[in-house]
Amino acid sequence: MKYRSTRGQTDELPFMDAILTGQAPDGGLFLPSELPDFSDKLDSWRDLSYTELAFEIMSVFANDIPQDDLKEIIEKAYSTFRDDEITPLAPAGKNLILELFHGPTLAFKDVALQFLGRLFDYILEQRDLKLNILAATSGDTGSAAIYGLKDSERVHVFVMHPHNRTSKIQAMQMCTVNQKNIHNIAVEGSFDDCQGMMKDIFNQLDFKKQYDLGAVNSVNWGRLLAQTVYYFYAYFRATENNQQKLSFSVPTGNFGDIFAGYLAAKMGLPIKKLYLATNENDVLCRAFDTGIYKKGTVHHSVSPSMDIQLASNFERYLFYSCGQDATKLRSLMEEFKAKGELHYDISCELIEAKRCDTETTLATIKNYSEENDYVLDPHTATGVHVADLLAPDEQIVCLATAHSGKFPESIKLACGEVIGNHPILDALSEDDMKYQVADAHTETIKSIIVKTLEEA
Ligand SMILES: N[C@@H](CCOP(=O)(O)O)C(=O)O
Repeated sequence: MKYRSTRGQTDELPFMDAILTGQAPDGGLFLPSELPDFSDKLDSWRDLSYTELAFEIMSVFANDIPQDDLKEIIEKAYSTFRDDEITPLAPAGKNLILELFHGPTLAFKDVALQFLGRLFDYILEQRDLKLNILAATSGDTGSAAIYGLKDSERVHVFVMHPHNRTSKIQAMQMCTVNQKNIHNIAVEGSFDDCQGMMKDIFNQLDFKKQYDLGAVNSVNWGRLLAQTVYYFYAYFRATENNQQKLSFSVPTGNFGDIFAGYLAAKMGLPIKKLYLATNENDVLCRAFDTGIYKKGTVHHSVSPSMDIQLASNFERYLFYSCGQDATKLRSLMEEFKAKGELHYDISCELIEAKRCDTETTLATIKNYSEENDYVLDPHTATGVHVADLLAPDEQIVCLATAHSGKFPESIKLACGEVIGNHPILDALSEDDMKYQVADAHTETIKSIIVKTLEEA
C-alpha cells in the first residue's frame, strides 16, 4: 500500500517511509492512496481477540513489514495494557462506555502510541537510523509518547505542552520521567501555539532532515491506523451480527479520534452516526453547522486536552470532503492561512456535531456518578452528554478517552469531592518534575533541539 499527501505535491511512499516521515514534505498529511473495503471480512473477524483483529487490519496497511514481525510488534505493544480486552466496553446508563484508558498513561493515546513506539523501534533497527521526535500536546499525547518511547535507544523525544494549562497530573506524568532521551518543554502559550510551531519546524525541510525529526502526533498516519482498530473491536462486542448499525460518540479536539471512526466507516464498518462532541472550543461544531472553519480564542476548560482551536486532522477530512482533489484542498488551506478562515460545506450524513459547555460537563459527571455509579472523566463526559442529547433512546458507544483519575480538579468541581482515582497516579510528585520553560517562538524551540542534541 502507498501513501499520498493531502496536498498532492509529495511522491507516494510505502508504509514504513510514511511513518518515519510523519508530516508530508509539502506540508500535507499522509493518507492511503486507496482505502480497502473490509465489508466481506466482518464475519470472519467478529470473534477475534484485540491483537488478532489489529493484525488483520494493520497488515493490509503495513504490507512492507513481514507478517511475523508485525504480529510481534502488535503483541509487544498491547502487552502493557491492564485489561485483557485492551479496550473493554462498560455499561453506564443506556450507553456503552468504550474504555480506551487501560494503557500505561490512562488515556486513549496509549492505544496508538504503544504501537507506534514498537513500530519505530523496529523500523529504526532495520534501517540503522536514529529519530528525534517533536511533539505537541494539550495533555495526553505527551505522556503517552514519552511512555511509548522512553526506553527506545534510537530516539529522543521533545514534547511541548502549554505551561500551566494541562491538568497537574498530566504535567507530572510527562515531566517526572527523568530519562536521558526525554525532554519536556513548557511553552508560554496555547496548545495551538505548540502544534503551530511543530508544523512550522516540520516544514523547514533542511532542518528536519539535519536533525532527523519525526512525529508522534496524529499527523502521523500510524496513529490513525491504530485507532481505527478499536472501532471495529467495539462494533463486534456491542452488536450481535454484522447487519446491525451502531453509533459512536467521540470527544473531539484535534479531530484524530473521530477521523479514525470516519475511516472505519469508509472501510465498510456499519456505523450509523458519529457524534462529535466539543467543549467551549467549538470550532469544529461551527464548521459542521455553518460551513465556516474559523479559529477563535482558546477557552481554558475543565477538559484541557480538548482546548484546541486548530484541529490538525480537519485537513484529512476536508480532503475527502472535496472529493480527494489535492488542488482544491491546497487552495482552501491557502485561503485559511491568508484569512484565518475557510468556507466549504463539509456536512455529511455520518457526522453530527454538538458543543458541551463546562456546566453541562460537570452536571453529566455528577449525574453519571450518582445514577450509574460510573465516574466519567471530563472529556468523556462531553461525548456522553452529546450522545444522550442527540440519541436519547439509543444505545451509543461513547469513547472514554481518559481515566477520571487524571482530572481530580474537574471531578471535585463536579461532585464536590475527589472520586474515581487511579492508584498508579498516587506515586507522582511535583518535586520530581523536570522541564524547561520556553516562549512560543519557533526559533526558541529549534535552538532547544539543537543544544540538547549537541549535548546528548
Ligand atoms: N488532545 C491531544 C492534542 C494532540 O493531539 P494528537 O492527536 O495530534 O496527538 C493531547 O492530549 O495532547
